[in-house]
Amino acid sequence: MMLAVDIGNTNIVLGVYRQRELLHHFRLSTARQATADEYGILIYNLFNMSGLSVKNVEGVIISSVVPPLVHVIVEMCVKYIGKEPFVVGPGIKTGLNLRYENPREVGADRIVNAVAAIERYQCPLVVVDFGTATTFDCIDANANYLGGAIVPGIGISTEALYQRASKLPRIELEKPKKVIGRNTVHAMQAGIIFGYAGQVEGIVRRIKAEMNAPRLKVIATGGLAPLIAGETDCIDEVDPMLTLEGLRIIYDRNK
Ligand SMILES: Nc1ncnc2c1ncn2[C@@H]1O[C@H](COP(=O)(O)OP(=O)(O)O)[C@@H](O)[C@H]1O
Ligand SMILES: CC(C)(COP(=O)(O)O)[C@@H](O)C(=O)NCCC(=O)O
Ligand SMILES: [K+]
Repeated sequence: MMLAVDIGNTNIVLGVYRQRELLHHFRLSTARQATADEYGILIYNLFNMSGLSVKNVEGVIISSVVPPLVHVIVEMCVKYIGKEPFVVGPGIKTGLNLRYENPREVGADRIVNAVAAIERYQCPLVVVDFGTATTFDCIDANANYLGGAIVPGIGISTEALYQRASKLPRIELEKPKKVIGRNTVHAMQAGIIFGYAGQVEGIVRRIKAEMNAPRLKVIATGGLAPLIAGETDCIDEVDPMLTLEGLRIIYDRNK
């Protein structure tokens, strides 16, 4: 068995693979102050509850966009799983040709998503990851990683409204029936959901023009991908496990 760990700003997602098959996946909240022992308890319990044993884990791979948590999760792996993990970053083979000005600046999750998308879909393509931030990653016809765009995530955008405007409440991220909201909650839901879908369409349209690739494939992933994909026809596929798949592929390239 292999364990893949994606440390995002909101969630830590874990995937347990047997060869290419994803046996189980788990989602934890990203707690920046939690210790290796606390994550150890969670993982140990999740494994037990799923009929898995940490003793059967042959290797671990981690990607992180939260630097202070890397050593915590590495320490957890060594202490509770008995394995020194691979950490996606300098020294790890990804097979990706990065055309970013400074390749070390690209978020590890973006690299991992790109690796998985190249393997699973036809290039050129764009990956849109609806996480804490929403990222757009552009891959050309020769599988080069060109870069992309980073925009405030749907959750962050919604929080900003109620945190900064006294009369706006905290709302559920649900699609309203109409774009013309006749109460505060419906008006906010319409603005967020339909506005976000429009933003994605606008960015994808500009990317297609800039890459001169009108038939470019658009792959969406991340917690909130299904919500937006339902509101626009510019997304070709929703692939919820794309990041874990990318980690599995990179693990295989380095073991
Ligand atoms: N399966 C899910 N269903 C609904 N919402 C989800 C799901 N998974 C994650 N989310 C929500 O999506 C948002 C982004 O989460 P995620 O994609 O894990 O971000 P990150 O990679 O930045 O940690 C969060 O608000 C999270 O609560
Ligand atoms: C853009 C991100 C914050 C997205 O993180 P996430 O929403 O998955 O938690 C992350 O990929 C990151 O910190 N990137 C570094 C900057 C860059 O990619 O250029
Ligand atoms: K992510």
